[in-house]
Amino acid sequence: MICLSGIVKRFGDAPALKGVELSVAEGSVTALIGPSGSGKSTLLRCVNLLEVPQQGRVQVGDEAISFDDTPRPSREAIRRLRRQSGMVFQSFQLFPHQNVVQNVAESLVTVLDWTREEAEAHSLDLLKKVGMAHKAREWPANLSGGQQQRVAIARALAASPKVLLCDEPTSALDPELAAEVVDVLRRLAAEGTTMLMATHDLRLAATIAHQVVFLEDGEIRESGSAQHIFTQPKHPRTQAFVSTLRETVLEDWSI
Ligand SMILES: Nc1ncnc2c1ncn2[C@@H]1O[C@H](COP(=O)(O)OP(=O)(O)OP(=O)(O)O)[C@@H](O)[C@H]1O
Repeated sequence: MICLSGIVKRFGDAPALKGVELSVAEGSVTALIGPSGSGKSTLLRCVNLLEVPQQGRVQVGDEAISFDDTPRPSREAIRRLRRQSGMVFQSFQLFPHQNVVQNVAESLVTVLDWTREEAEAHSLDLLKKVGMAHKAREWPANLSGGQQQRVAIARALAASPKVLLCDEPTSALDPELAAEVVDVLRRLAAEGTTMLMATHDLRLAATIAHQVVFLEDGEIRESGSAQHIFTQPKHPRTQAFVSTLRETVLEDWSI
């Protein structure tokens, strides 16, 4: 579960998030959509505190931090909250000098003090989940983009986080490879993985998300089911955004 309230994030004087309120129920998937620069990545990064908001409260699972209070939260509190989520980026960012299973196992060994044997056994299970166990001893450079992203998903899940955060998980991939990743995400969603993802892929949002949130200029304009947002949005800005994309991406739209 994720609960964000009053999230304000500024870069210098420029506001990127202007008091965002958002809840993602346990076991559900929320897709963040919106124009480039609207704040989607920043919002994801505020959930796992890669970016620290100036104001607001972030709750993930049972851990919560308020940034409205003084003194500022301790490093330990930040570390605890950070461990509640795993993150997948647009660029897979696998460690090039480690093979696939080592990539997945790394944080378990170095951060959580698991033995390498235990960590690799657990990592192999996760690689099975994303259909990559057969490449466990392969180097990242020898994998397709879709395969690398599937390994990145396994790595993000290694420490059994409460939520999976995905920042444009398919946008660096051509459609065929993107489809492999979408399949994995769909399976994880069906198993009840709580997910918050930023995406320009409306088809992905429509097929996987229980809730679609339209973010623009650092503010949530509208949220609702995919059906609602894509077929009968109420806010004029959502209507404008969705209609442009429907023409270009969703000609054969049907949900
Ligand atoms: N590290 C940073 N330093 C300064 N400004 C930043 C930084 N990160 C993001 N911004 C600004 O914050 C705003 C929101 O950016 P963000 O990357 O969150 O948007 P986005 O919706 O994810 O865009 P895209 O769809 O293009 O990835 C933009 O104006 C961006 O320029």
